[in-house]
Amino acid sequence: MNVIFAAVRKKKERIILENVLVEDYAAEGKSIARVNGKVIFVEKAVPGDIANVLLHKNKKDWAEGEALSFTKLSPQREQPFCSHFGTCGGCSWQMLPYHLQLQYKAQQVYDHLTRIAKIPLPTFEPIVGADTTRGYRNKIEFTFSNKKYIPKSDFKQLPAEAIPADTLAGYGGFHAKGIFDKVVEIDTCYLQNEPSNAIRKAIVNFGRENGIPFYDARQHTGWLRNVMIRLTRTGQLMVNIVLAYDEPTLREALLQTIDQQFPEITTLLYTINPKWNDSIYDLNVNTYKGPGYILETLEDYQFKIGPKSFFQTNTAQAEKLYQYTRQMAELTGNETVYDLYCGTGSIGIFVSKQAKKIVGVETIAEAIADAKENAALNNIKDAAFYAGDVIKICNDSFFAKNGKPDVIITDPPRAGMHEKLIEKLLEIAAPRIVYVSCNPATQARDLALLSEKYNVTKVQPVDMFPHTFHIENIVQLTLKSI
Ligand SMILES: C[S@@+](CC[C@H](N)C(=O)[O-])C[C@H]1O[C@@H](n2cnc3c(N)ncnc32)[C@H](O)[C@@H]1O
Repeated sequence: MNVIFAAVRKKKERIILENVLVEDYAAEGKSIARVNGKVIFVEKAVPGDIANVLLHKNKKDWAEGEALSFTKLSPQREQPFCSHFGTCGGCSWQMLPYHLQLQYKAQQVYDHLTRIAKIPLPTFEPIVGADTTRGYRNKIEFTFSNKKYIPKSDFKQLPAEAIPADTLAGYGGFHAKGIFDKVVEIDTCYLQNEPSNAIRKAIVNFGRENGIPFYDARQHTGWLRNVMIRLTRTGQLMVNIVLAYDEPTLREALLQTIDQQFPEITTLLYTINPKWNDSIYDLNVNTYKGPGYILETLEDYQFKIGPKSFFQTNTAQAEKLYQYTRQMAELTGNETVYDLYCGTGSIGIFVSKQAKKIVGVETIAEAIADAKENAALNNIKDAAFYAGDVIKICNDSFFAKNGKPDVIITDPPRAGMHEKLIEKLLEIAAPRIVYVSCNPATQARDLALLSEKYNVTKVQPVDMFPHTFHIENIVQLTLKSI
């Protein structure tokens, strides 16, 4: 195709590159284009689009921006199935068919591992996709607000009287991207199965019918704040309604209404959050009905999940992720397995039947309490979980006390492993390391350091989040023979 290379137009300091051909996918949801030899990373575009790109950053050798409009849409695109696509900001890859999402995710893993790690690599296993690409989340959080987000383009088309007056009006949905005090009002969100949308709408209706003030995040006024809904594959349903202050009569009426309308709720909770921020981790969660937790299953393991517990949000894919992780650990039943950055201990628990002993380390004390409880729930005798920073905990006496590791499973946050931990792992020299990562760029950096003593022997990307650009990758490292 003959590309019309960009006339650079300056408009009130805004640089817009016109008719830019988007050539390929880069990483982190950004595609790549070249204009007069300069690399441009473009958001909200896919390979094959010809877009007008507003630049946010303009460096000497590269620039970054977003597609404002399109001269031609890529033949790779398909019609997003959600009516909120583009405004909500949640499922930013819905314009790509799922097989192409998977292809670009696998490509991202390959690019990062080859370009950053620069070490010998085996043939990568084909990416493991999801069987279900809608309704896959077991946890969702909706926000209530007295202000509705209306995209600027819609604003222009609306007569003034159609723009809602905000006093006492209430909406339920998701925060608009980058806007903390307005919500995108959602009709149907496809991320979690019903009755998720129905519960949110019932709370909004209760608020509207009773003239209840919805929360105003700018003024810190209003009553209805958030709702968290957790739905397990076994059908257990937990709902936690978050209110800004306590109004016992009104609260009772709301909880009774929701309980009556949704008898399938197994645990109904409420939390009073008088703080400016939305975090409930330092707040008391009150039980209106049910045991206060739900049980989720992975294979025949059970996990008790409370309102504050961390649990992988895509249960079906978490099961596959853990199965591949266990497969790469190559356990025979005689191994001491360390589960570093263990969260609530779910990987360690999942591999426990094939191991002799499990040792988990995690910085969040509450997660370690959950890990211990879940180990007991699954009758795992030889498991030890420690709360603290991996760098501080994983010293010589710790390994001496808990036993020399045969396999180390590590699942760090996006920043990857701390260099000091990598040094320690090199010193300990376990025969096998299985490295689970949600960020192949930092994983590649860490693999380069580990290559001093390890060969990368397997690479397995897994998709945990359909319709987003996020990707999980599992790498098996085998100690080099001297
Ligand atoms: C990607 S999550 C791992 C989740 C867990 N493996 C699972 O599958 O549920 C990373 C975990 O590392 C923990 N973490 C972050 N920094 C840490 C550190 N310095 N020491 C120990 N744990 C840390 C986080 O709290 C988080 O639970």
